[in-house]
Amino acid sequence: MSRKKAVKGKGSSNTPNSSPSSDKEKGKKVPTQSNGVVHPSRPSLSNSGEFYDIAFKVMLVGDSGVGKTCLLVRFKDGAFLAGSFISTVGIDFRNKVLNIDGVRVKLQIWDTAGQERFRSVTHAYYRDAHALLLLYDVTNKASFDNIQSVNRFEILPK
Ligand SMILES: Nc1nc2c(ncn2[C@@H]2O[C@H](COP(=O)(O)OP(=O)(O)OP(=O)(O)O)[C@@H](O)[C@H]2O)c(=O)[nH]1
Repeated sequence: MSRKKAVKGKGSSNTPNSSPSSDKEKGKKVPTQSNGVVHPSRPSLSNSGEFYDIAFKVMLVGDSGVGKTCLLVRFKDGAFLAGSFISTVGIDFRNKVLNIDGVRVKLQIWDTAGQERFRSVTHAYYRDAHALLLLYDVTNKASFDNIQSVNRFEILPK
């Protein structure tokens, strides 16, 4: 069975309009704290049909082939994507709702393409993220060294 990463960037898992900004576009009032965390006064419904109380945007960042997609699929679905490696095109995301101490936390996890040619696209998504996971391959020192290219100047507004 082949993996279908080629459709990434076109909302393969959920539609992109489930991004936090889309609620504003629809005119829905979503209270936002000063740190940007979406925290509805009553539960909201995610695209997957699950209610959540609070939402965070998380980015997976790192060189191509370090395992970003595999980590996300493992976390979301509990499966490991073995076999042929098909590089991510652009960017994709998946939602997962966790129950933490009675609070339903929606993690919107963005899987970025590690290839250099997509860098300008993926960097545009960093700014309103609540967390960046910097990934590297423990068998590839260069992938660790390259993490330094994700510096605060790319994340903070200019
Ligand atoms: N041995 C081993 N292989 C892994 C692991 N994680 C991922 N792989 C393999 O590494 C290759 C690349 O994994 P991906 O998750 O597609 O890498 P990626 O970082 O998303 O790559 P891009 O989409 O190009 O940015 C695949 O062939 C995986 O099967 C791991 O923990 N151990």
